[in-house]
Amino acid sequence: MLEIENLSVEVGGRRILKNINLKVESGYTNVLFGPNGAGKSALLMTIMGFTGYNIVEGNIYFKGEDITDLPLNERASKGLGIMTQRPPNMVGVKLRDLLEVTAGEKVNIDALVHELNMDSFLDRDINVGFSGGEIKRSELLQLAAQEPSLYLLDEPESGVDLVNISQIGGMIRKLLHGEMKCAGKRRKEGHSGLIITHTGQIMDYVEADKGYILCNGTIMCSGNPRELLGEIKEHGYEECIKCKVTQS
Ligand SMILES: Nc1ncnc2c1ncn2[C@@H]1O[C@H](COP(=O)(O)OP(=O)(O)OP(=O)(O)O)[C@@H](O)[C@H]1O
Repeated sequence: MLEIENLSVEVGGRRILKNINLKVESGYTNVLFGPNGAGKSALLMTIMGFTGYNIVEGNIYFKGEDITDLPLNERASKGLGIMTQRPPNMVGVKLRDLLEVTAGEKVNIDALVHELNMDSFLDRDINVGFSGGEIKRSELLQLAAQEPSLYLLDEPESGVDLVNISQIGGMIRKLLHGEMKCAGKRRKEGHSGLIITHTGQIMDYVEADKGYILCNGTIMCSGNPRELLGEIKEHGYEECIKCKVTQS
């Protein structure tokens, strides 16, 4: 589904990602761990094709096609979708309007909104006055309307309280594992995901198949996500860096 080969990226003339190799198989969900400033968001933004993330080496393949040079809108139409960490407020743009444009004819918006319990937000300006948890739910709703085949989720549990995390985790599980009841043929098939998480809480809701640890813009190791999280909790990221140095 997604294959990243030897990717190096510069932002503002500074190299922030170095020789990244990463895969997400079709129907699988992988998680990305790493300390603050490691380059996790930059990696997701680069995969999605945001401007300012300059690929200086390497390639990104999606569904077997080289998308390294494609603009964001074309990547989105091919099935890539992102939940960013800090989406902007959109004053004057109602959530309903954006959903209708995003979904087109293929998705029954009202059924979707109802299933995700977002009815009361439809006629509000996007993100304006939304709480942290509401922003996450709104972002997920927008992604659900887009029906991507690969979900790029940047810290879906950050800023979310314990009650909302179960709601948001449940939404993500439904979307990734094809458990949505309403409309959308593609949504029923189950999808792939690449999720950034600091705490690993999302793994209580979504089955994660593989984990990667990113430090200083480099993938340090990959493996069973729960084992990696256990190692991080016990030894911290410093040990990952030492371990990588020892291996090379
Ligand atoms: N537009 C930009 N201009 C300059 N530097 C940037 C820009 N975007 C990101 N960076 C830098 O790239 C590095 C990686 O940032 P990134 O947001 O990807 O980290 P992260 O791993 O997602 O961190 P966190 O866990 O804190 O969200 C940081 O040092 C950041 O300041």
